Amino acid sequence: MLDSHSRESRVGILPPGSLPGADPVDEQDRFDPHRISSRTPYCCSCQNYESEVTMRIVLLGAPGSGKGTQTDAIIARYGVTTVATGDLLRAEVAAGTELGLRAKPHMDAGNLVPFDIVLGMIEHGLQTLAKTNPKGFMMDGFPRDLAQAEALDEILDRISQPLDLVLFFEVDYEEIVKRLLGRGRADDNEATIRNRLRVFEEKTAPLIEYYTRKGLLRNIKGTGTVEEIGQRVQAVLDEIA
Ligand SMILES: Nc1ncnc2c1ncn2[C@@H]1O[C@H](COP(=O)(O)OP(=O)(O)O)[C@@H](O)[C@H]1O
Repeated sequence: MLDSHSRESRVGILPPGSLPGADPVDEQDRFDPHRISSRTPYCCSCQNYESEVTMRIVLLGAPGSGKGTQTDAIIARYGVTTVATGDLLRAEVAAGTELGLRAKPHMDAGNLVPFDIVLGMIEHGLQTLAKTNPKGFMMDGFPRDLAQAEALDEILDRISQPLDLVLFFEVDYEEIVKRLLGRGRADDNEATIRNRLRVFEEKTAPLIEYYTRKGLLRNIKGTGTVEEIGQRVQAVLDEIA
């Protein structure tokens, strides 16, 4: 859909550098309509799209539980746009923006970055997502605590786009530590990993109960091959596609 519009007609959704005092961004970067990324645009002339989108989901799970790995397959099959707060934050850090500088120490320590940073980053994006991609959206890495979950509900209520499902990827912690140590990202050292798991347990795990109470939670067994897990994801998502 977006491809039919000229690049000039698009307005960025809080790209790195969009906050006061941040550096300008390189406009030549590649545009991917299925990712709210460093410079995901939206187009004002898309207002006439059906406001009802097909799929609105959250991927929930500990760091390393495999959520991110499944997003490409989900995008390919269902055409949704993904919003991955970790990727957005890493883009801010890489661009050396003020926001990135604020976020980095929290990320390096494996703690959640402050609420205002994350919320500011996704809020505008979420409000325009339903108009830019009628197929829907998928949140990866957000919400991560109850305050974020309530903020998400509030935003989605406001735009009349309630969540359809929350997929919870179940993987035991020892398996996760093994996976993350093998991944080698800057924040994937053992101390940070252990802290991220503690943060998950303390702050994010209560969302399992939160979404269960709302009748939205679906468990996905997160062990096995990427393809096997993908088939489990697909079996659940085909129900709402
Ligand atoms: N919704 C969020 N709220 C606060 N901090 C976040 C959020 N999403 C990502 N982060 C920060 O980015 C880091 C990396 O997140 P992410 O890319 O989702 O990786 P992982 O799944 O391995 O935790 C987190 O440890 C945290 O510091």
